[in-house]
Amino acid sequence: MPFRHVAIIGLGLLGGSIGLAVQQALPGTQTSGFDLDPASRARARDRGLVGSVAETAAAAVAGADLVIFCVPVGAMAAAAASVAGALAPGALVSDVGSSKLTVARALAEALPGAAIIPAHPVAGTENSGPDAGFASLFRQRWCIITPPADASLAQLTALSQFWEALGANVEVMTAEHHDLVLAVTSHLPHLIAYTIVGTASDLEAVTRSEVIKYSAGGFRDFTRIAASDPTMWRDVFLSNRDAVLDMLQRFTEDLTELQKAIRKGDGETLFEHFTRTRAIRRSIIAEGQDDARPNFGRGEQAEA
Ligand SMILES: NC(=O)c1ccc[n+]([C@@H]2O[C@H](COP(=O)([O-])OP(=O)(O)OC[C@H]3O[C@@H](n4cnc5c(N)ncnc54)[C@H](O)[C@@H]3O)[C@@H](O)[C@H]2O)c1
Ligand SMILES: O=C(O)C(=O)C[C@]1(C(=O)O)C=C[C@@H](O)C=C1
Repeated sequence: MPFRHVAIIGLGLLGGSIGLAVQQALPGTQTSGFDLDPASRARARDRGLVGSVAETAAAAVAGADLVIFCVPVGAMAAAAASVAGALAPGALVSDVGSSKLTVARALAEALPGAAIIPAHPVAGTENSGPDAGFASLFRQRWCIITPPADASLAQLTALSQFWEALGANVEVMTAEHHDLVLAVTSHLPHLIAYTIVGTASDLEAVTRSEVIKYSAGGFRDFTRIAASDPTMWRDVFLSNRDAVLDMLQRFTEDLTELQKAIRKGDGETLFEHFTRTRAIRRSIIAEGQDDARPNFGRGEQAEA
């Protein structure tokens, strides 16, 4: 294993899952961690999310050769600043933030001279905090690594091997490309879910109890996504603003096309569109990309 000691800053869903996964998959690797919230530190100790929970970020990173920031993207700058001057010589700094361009800039500004290779495991649930983490979160999921142009190949390889050891499949791309792709595959779907659940509950003619009662089908899936952490998602939309607004514009245009087809009674357009999207879903399943875990996001955490 390329790293002897992994330090995790932020011990919520992502940080806790990394800590548990490292202890399970890489038992020879030392783990330490810190969370700004004292209650989360206490809970992280109770659950054994990392080998040792420190009382300061600087103490957590002392001697670590890999430091991973697992805090909301809007808190990356402050978290990185809290370890400035405390990093071991040659330590590699990474993160798990859902957007990459602004995070890469924040880390580089707070830690000048440090080796930084940002990453994003595309794996999560609607739950957050130290109780949400579980060791199998990254299994058979993508981890996108976005190295800066001058990143060391040896460190990129080491970080890829680390994520593969936790069960992830690694893909390397630029931060710009990452932010564009994730804007449409992750950020926009969350925005749509937040919108539709709000719209349904605001509808005066439909009572809140009816929304709950009849949400067994498609709407229920939206409510799961719309239960995602408000701090995390506020930060994602503010940090990936340009790509999200671009995708939202395209989405709005496509929605207007379907709206027009419905108004004009144009069944052919609707049928063709739905046939195309059904084929996309089926090809995802055929390629084995769908989440095979039956209870994913609905209680599998208990397994950790
Ligand atoms: N939740 C997901 O599905 C998911 C998936 C992939 C990546 N991510 C990214 O991972 C990161 C963490 O998300 P999460 O879901 O684990 O959130 P979380 O809320 O479960 O955990 C974040 C933790 O960071 C702590 N924190 C905040 N500021 C801090 C600071 N300055 N120093 C130390 N600790 C601090 C909080 O107290 C909290 O415990 C975010 O950047 C998010 O975009 C989330
Ligand atoms: O399954 C979920 O609950 C998720 O939303 C996970 C999800 C996603 O959109 O795929 C959410 C944010 C991340 O940055 C990565 C993964």
